[in-house]
Amino acid sequence: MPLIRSVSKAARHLLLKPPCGCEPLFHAVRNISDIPRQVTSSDVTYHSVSFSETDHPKVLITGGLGQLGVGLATLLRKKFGKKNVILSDIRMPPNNVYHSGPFIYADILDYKNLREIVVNNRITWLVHYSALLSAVGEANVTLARDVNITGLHNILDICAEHRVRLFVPSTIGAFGPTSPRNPTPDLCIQRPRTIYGVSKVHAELMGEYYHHKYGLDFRCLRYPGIISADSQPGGGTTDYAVQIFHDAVKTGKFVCNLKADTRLPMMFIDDCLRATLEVMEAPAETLSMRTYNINAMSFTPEDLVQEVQKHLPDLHIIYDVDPIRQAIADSWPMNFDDSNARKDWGWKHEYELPELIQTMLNFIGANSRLTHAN
Ligand SMILES: NC(=O)C1=CN([C@@H]2O[C@H](COP(=O)(O)OP(=O)(O)OC[C@H]3O[C@@H](n4cnc5c(N)ncnc54)[C@H](O)[C@@H]3O)[C@@H](O)[C@H]2O)C=CC1
Ligand SMILES: CC(=O)[C@H](N)C(=O)O
Repeated sequence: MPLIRSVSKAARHLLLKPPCGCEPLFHAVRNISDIPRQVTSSDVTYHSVSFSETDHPKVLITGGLGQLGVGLATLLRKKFGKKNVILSDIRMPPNNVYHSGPFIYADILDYKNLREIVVNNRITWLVHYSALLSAVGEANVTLARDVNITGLHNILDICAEHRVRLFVPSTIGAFGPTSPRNPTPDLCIQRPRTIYGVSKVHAELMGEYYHHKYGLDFRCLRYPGIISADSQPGGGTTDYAVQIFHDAVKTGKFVCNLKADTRLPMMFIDDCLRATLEVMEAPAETLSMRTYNINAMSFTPEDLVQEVQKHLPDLHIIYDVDPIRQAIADSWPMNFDDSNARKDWGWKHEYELPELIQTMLNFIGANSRLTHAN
């Protein structure tokens, strides 16, 4: 009898052991609904943190110097304190970002360095933003595969080992031409035709697998195209919807690389970042799924131009279609069904197209007047 008991204990140990060779996650499995996991008796042996130090999550953002990371750091720092949110990337931070809070070099392909950062800073939440987006991914498939897939594996193992709550964004690009496109529900056929989309479906599935197998607290939102005023997009198919505002204000002319009637789901950055914080804070029992669509609006370049021309009537548009981006856009959802996010954790967007346009033009206009004055 004792022999059988110890064999089955060993088998259970193996079953729950993550592939990184780290300690088994009995605690994580048992405590799956805890939010966020802070101090338990097992921590005390190697962490010895005091409760007052752990009132807030300690957040690491990877790929934080892209279009979304700095804005998210600003939002999280307001809520959790400056020193509790660390931005990281492999690029040189601009002065204002460097002086706005902790920044650290972190290459997600360097497993050991990443693990050291998580341990040394006692990270409890990780927002994994590093990625190559759809258009740049197609231009460099090998690098996209490394960063988006191998890098994700490093992140998953480290988060599972150290019981870190993990957010990985997915995208409308995780769907393909055989998915229902208008609207696209959370659960349907996903056969994307880009390395970006394939890597994001992989991320969704791996995250959910680690959740079920090891108790990893994995949370994922499929973002639409994100529109921001004070940060530049990193090489995606939806980038036109940001660039048009800059060109409209600066030159009065815009060359659009998608056809006039290409409909895609879109969202203003403030809504996107708020959704990210909200899903990270949502009690585990409210999440009936671990990967949710979120949406705000859906428009074509033609719709956007008409709305911008209400403010800048002289705006001149030329359509010069990029066949690679067009093929990608034609395979993506036109409209996103995000009813599960709205039902489960109360997702609600604030910006519709008119407010988005007003906000973008105000910001870019003010910035451009300032530059001229200087
Ligand atoms: N911006 C958008 O419209 C959308 C973004 N998303 C997702 O949100 C996340 C953030 O997006 P963005 O900020 O727009 O991306 P971005 O392309 O602007 O920034 C990505 C960052 O990853 C960094 N990076 C590249 N290789 C790295 C490595 N080896 N180690 C560490 N960092 C590395 C880059 O230096 C860059 O700063 C991405 O995962 C993206 O797929 C999803 C849907 C829409
Ligand atoms: C929608 C996205 O994921 C991104 N903006 C892209 O166009 O690649």
